[in-house]
Amino acid sequence: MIGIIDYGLGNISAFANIFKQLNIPFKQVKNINDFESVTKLILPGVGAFDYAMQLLNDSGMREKLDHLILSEKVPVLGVCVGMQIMANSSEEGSVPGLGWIGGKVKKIDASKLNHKPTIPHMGWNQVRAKKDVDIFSGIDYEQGFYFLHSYYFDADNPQDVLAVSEYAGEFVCAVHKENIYGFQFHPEKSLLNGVLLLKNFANL
Ligand SMILES: NC(=O)CC[C@H](N)C(=O)O
Repeated sequence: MIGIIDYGLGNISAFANIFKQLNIPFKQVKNINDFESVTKLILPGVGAFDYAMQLLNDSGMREKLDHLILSEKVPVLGVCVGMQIMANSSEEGSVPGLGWIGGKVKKIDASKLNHKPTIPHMGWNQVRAKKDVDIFSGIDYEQGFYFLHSYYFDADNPQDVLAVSEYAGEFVCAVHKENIYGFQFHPEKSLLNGVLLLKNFANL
């Protein structure tokens, strides 16, 4: 069963509606007692890095999540700031991240853009896969996904880069390490491509 981590941030209902539409069993996980029968996790997020980390730490689920993901290798899919907090730190804040994938979240260099407003990077953009992975099977890369962010995940290890996109130069828009997936874009707001990506994740 898919567990959507509900720590007070993110488009929970958008994920729930997609899994309902796909007839994929899911539940909202609000505390450590809700993990029963969960076999995969979604870590959603919309907002600032430090606030996301504060909410997750205050939720009391941090230790359980670290164990499930790092020791039991439960597959997890992070979205936007839910992906960014998988890093070690962010230029957006000062609180340490989860450190599940080595890297630092950096601000998009707006000086490389000649249109206004320069950031946030908002709207649909294409993605280029750097690895051949099942989670991307059937994806229309030209169509791409919906983005809304001002920071990106600068992965330490190139092996952990799953996909890139172009905005003020090439940037990492997806990371992957073993059972851990993170996407800068919003699958829950990316129509067919997003539904397919979430279906692929459920079928891993
Ligand atoms: N939509 C979001 O969650 C944005 C994440 C982060 N604050 C950024 O600007 O990149």
